[in-house]
Amino acid sequence: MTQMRLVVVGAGGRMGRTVIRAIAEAPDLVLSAAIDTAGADTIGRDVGELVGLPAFGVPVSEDALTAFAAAEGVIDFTIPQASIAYAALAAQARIAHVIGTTGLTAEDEAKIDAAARHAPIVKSGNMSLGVNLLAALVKRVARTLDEDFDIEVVEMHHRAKIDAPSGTALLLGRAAAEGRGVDLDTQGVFTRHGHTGARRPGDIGFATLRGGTVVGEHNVIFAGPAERIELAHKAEDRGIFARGAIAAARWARGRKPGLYSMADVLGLSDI
Ligand SMILES: NC(=O)C1=CN([C@@H]2O[C@H](COP(=O)(O)OP(=O)(O)OC[C@H]3O[C@@H](n4cnc5c(N)ncnc54)[C@H](OP(=O)(O)O)[C@@H]3O)[C@@H](O)[C@H]2O)C=CC1
Ligand SMILES: O=C(O)C1=N[C@H](C(=O)O)C[C@H](O)C1
Repeated sequence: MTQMRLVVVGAGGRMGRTVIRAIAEAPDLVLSAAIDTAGADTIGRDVGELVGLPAFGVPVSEDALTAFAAAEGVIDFTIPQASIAYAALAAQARIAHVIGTTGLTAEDEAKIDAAARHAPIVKSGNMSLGVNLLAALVKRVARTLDEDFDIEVVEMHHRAKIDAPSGTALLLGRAAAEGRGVDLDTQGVFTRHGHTGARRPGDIGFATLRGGTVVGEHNVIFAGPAERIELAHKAEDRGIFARGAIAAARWARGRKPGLYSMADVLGLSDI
């Protein structure tokens, strides 16, 4: 098979740079274009220079339309507004779109669903193998334990993160809700402050910590009568997300249109 031609959008971001480095190491992939925000100071710079590697001969561009027309897939860790626009463009070009961006609203999700009618989209709040395995385990444990075990999801990320709770915390909360057979929209508790009253049975609570350079830490606690089960994941390097996104792009190459998850990519859907 020929090398897969990939576009990275959000090229100058923490994840964009990590994905570009990972593509450079993969012999079956080629970075056909790197896109950043219009007017950003990265525009026109060689991608290699941007990520601390020898020159690629690919300048960072703001022309996504031309880039998508000449590619088979796009990897996107940006902001919700950008991901929606790129989903429409990728659908138009009929190329695979891997979306790692978090903080999407229900309205944003609906636009991505619409784009997935025309091209394959893999979207996940966390692209790592470890977190997706953890989600399967959380679902399994939640299915086994009843409401005597209170579920709390605790996450910590670096100080620059702009959305809360994290996409991963929501993914894990949804897995717990699914396992228990409840609706996260009605059972999720996202803030506690002041005189809250006692915990409502069946609630799924979320707590958010931000600080320093933490790549991403998640802990799902099942707190029962006189015992506690904790399932945790600690990300030590953003390379785990980049490798997952690349695996998703390879998996989605030539696949029929639809909205897919990392559980589909990793074969974890039936656990
Ligand atoms: N699913 C997963 O596994 C993971 C998801 N994430 C998520 O990915 C997203 C990005 O994270 P991170 O890399 O840390 O954030 P950064 O802020 O470092 O990177 C985001 C990049 O997107 C760029 N951008 C914004 N708008 C556009 C646009 N219209 N076109 C092209 N580029 C654009 C920004 O440029 P500028 O600053 O110039 O506007 C910035 O360079 C977040 O939502 C985060 O939660 C992160 C890690 C793993
Ligand atoms: O913003 C980040 O950094 C991360 N975002 C994702 C999330 O919101 O869960 C994934 C990872 O934890 C890092």
